[in-house]
Formats: sequence, structure tokens, C-alpha cells
Amino acid sequence: MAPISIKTVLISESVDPRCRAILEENGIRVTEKQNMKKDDLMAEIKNYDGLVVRSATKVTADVIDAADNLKIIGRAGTGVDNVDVDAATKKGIIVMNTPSGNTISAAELTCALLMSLSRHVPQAAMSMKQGNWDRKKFMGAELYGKVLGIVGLGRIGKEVASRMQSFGMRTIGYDPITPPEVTASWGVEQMSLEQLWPLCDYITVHTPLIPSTVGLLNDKSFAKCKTGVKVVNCARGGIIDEDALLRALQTGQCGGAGLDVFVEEPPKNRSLIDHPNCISCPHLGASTQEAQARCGEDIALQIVDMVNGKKLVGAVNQSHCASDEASSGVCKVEVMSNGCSYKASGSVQGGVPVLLELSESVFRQPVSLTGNLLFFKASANPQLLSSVAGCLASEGVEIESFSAPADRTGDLWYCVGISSLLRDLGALKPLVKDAAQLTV
Ligand SMILES: NC(=O)C1=CN([C@@H]2O[C@H](COP(=O)(O)OP(=O)(O)OC[C@H]3O[C@@H](n4cnc5c(N)ncnc54)[C@H](O)[C@@H]3O)[C@@H](O)[C@H]2O)C=CC1
Ligand SMILES: O=C(O)C(=O)COP(=O)(O)O
Repeated sequence: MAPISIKTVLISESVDPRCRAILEENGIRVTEKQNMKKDDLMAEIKNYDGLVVRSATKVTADVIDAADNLKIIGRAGTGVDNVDVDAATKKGIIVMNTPSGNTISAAELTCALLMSLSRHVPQAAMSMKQGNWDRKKFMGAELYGKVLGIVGLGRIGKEVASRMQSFGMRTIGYDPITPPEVTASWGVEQMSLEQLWPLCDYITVHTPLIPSTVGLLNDKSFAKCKTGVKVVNCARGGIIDEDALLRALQTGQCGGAGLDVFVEEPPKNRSLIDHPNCISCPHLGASTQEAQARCGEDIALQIVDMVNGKKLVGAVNQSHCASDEASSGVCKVEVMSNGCSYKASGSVQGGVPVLLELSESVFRQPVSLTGNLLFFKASANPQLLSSVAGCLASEGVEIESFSAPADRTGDLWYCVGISSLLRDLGALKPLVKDAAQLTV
């Protein structure tokens, strides 16, 4: 990829000192300014090529508009919902995150809230500090044998599942993308939300906040749950509708809530937080030394790699960056293998080589040519991805991304990013017409 010049970076939140040290070791001037008001950020941002944030800095369209020199917004963490990614993309600014650095910490906090809900630990601790010795009031229930519904079976959902299974919980879940065969291999039975709600003693959500997840748990879904269901939100405020949750806590339909995140942070409306069956934290999921060290270091190294033209890792909008000088050049190649000819056309977007077309299959989204890739040719059918995922899972290989062709008729090429190459492509033979794998 072409090197991108970053000489100055503003860090606008408390990010691990390793971030600053790595950037400075690589000749980048770093300024740290925390708790800036929007106007101050808009005035300050003009001076920088790069911005590093966590979740508190709201990088809105007007902030981006004011950022005359900005080329990179680095999110030392997972969620990029505090960054207007569309506005950044339109201005050719790359947005990148470090999505796995805080997975374990967020999963552990989720488990801590689940355990606290079952045994009222925070309430009992408060009561002790007030001089009480109330053994009756805090009667709890075991997690053992109870059903945990996990909505969103990505990185954190998976880690929560394995930890809570060790407590003897049955884990069920729902995810529109992660195939059931894959989650079955880590002990989570998938089903529709309609089937899931009435079965759960506990529900935890681990999705991004997107239109389809806003108010996933609302008055209607609470009504379908067991009376007294307990819920945890360590993902994003609003996935559990806050007004509906308060109503459910007041009627007892919800027996307890563990919240780490809120629609408004910090929340001005305290009625949920003040409810006796609600335990809450001030967005602490990623607040561990380990997670911060990983995220701070990862984002700095990703920026340095980009500056040095080495690779672009963690970019969430690279394929659409309008200002990428190389994005318009399409390159076509023909490869002969075992007597068959494969025609491919590709390009470079945001410094990353992408595949646009493979032998008549035009991909719906450009396929980033990075990591381990498995290409397979098959005719479209609703079971295709889940059968392939199941076959890969049985070989210990996980799907990390999926690219489908725009057309759905005839035999077409699909591409999946995979955790490691398959030992033997023959395992896929019953499912597909042709297959190839490579590491880029
Ligand atoms: N409290 C905290 O400090 C932290 C919060 N987070 C948040 O946790 C959430 C999960 O993070 P990761 O597991 O890393 O993300 P991920 O991207 O690995 O997993 C999210 C999963 O949600 C699924 N999903 C999308 N729409 C869905 C829907 N309508 N219903 C059910 N599932 C759906 C996706 O298919 C994906 O598998 C994010 O919102 C992230 O911002 C992450 C780290 C720390
Ligand atoms: O990474 C995420 O998505 C988080 O929510 C963590 O946010 P934070 O970096 O602690 O402000």
C-alpha cells in the first residue's frame, strides 16, 4: 500500500501510555487533551493528521468537517458508533478500530454482572457498609442449570458463553450472521428470538448498536420472557430499551438488570440506575489494564504500519474511501491452474488490494485480499453458508468474513476469510463445485 503521511496525532481520551510512546518512537508528534468540549475539539482538530479516541469523544460530522488535515481516526477499542463513519468516508478519512483488544475484559464484566444479579453482591455489599447484617433479604439463586440467552454471538458473545458454561448454564442464542453449526461447536444452540425469549432465565446482549438492534428487548419482547428474567447489557445503551426495562423492573417482569452502558453517557435520567434491582457500572467493560494496554498498543502499531505503507489493519471503511488515489485503477489477470482458466479483476482501495470479480462472479462488496481466504464455487441456496461453516468448524476452522456474489443464478464464486487454512480441501467436495485457498 502507498504510505500515508501522519506527522501529528491528537489523543482525546485516556489511552494507555504505550500508544503515545509507539507513535513518538516512530517520529509522530503526539498531543493529549482530554475532556474537550465540542467547540474546542473542532478548533483543535484542524492541527492534526490523526485522532485517537475511545468511546467518549463524539466525532460528529461537524467535527470531521472542521478537520482540514485529518487522515485517520483511530478507535482504541471496538465500537465506532461515536464516530460518523459515513462523514469520514466522504472526506477520505480512514476509520480504524482494535476490535479484539478488549473482548476478554468485556466478557468478564458481563459474567461479573450475571453473577452479581444471581447473588445480589452489590446490594449486599452496600447493606454491609450501612452497618446491616441482612441474610434473608439477599437470598439468591444458583446459575447452575439455568438458561442463558446470548443475543449476538460474535467475539464477546462467544467468550461469555464458554465462561458461563463452566457454571453449568445452558447457553442458547441468536445471531443472523454467525452460522448455527459454528456456535454449536462452542456449545450455543441457536434459535429464533421468538423461540429464545420464553426459555431464558438470563439474557445478555452483545450486538453492535445498529437499526436492527435498537430496542431488541422492548415491551413486546419482555412480555414474551419468563417472569423475573434477568438481563445484562455490556454492549451499547439502547439495545435494551431503557423505558421498557424500567417498566419491566417495576412490574417484576424483569427480576434484575446489569447495565454497563446507557443511551446517554453519563445518564442524566437516574430512574433506572436508582431501581433497587438494577446494578450498574459507568461503561467499565474495557476498563482493565490488559485491555487498555492491548488497545493502546494495537491502534498505535496499526497507524505506524499505515504510515510506513506496510499494511492496513482494522480499517472499518477502507473500501469506500473517496480520496484514495489508487481506488480507480482496476487490474485484470488470468490465472491457469490444472488446465482451468480463472479471470480476476481487482484494485487497491485504502491501500488494501481487493478482489472485485472472479470468473464472472462480481462480488457484492470488494473482497479485501488479506489473511487466509477460501474461495468456493457453488450454486446459491439458503443452506450453503451454514453447510460450509459446519464443514470448516468440524476441521477446527472459523469463518471470519463472508463475501457473496451480487448475482444469485448459476454456479458462482464465494469467498470466506478463515482463521487458518484447511488441511484438506477435499472435505468441502460434497458441498461445492470448485475450491481454492490462499494466504495473502
Ligand atoms: N462495555 C464495553 O466497554 C464494551 C462494549 N463493547 C460492545 O460490545 C458489542 C459486541 O462486541 P463484539 O462481540 O466485539 O462484536 P462482534 O462484531 O464480534 O459481534 C457482534 C455480533 O452481533 C451480531 N449481530 C448483528 N446484528 C444482530 C442482530 N440483529 N441480532 C443478533 N445479533 C446480531 C453480529 O452478527 C456479530 O456476530 C459491541 O456493541 C461493542 O461495541 C465492546 C467492548 C467493550
Ligand atoms: O470498545 C468498545 O466498544 C467499548 O465500549 C469500550 O469503550 P471505552 O474504550 O472504554 O470507552
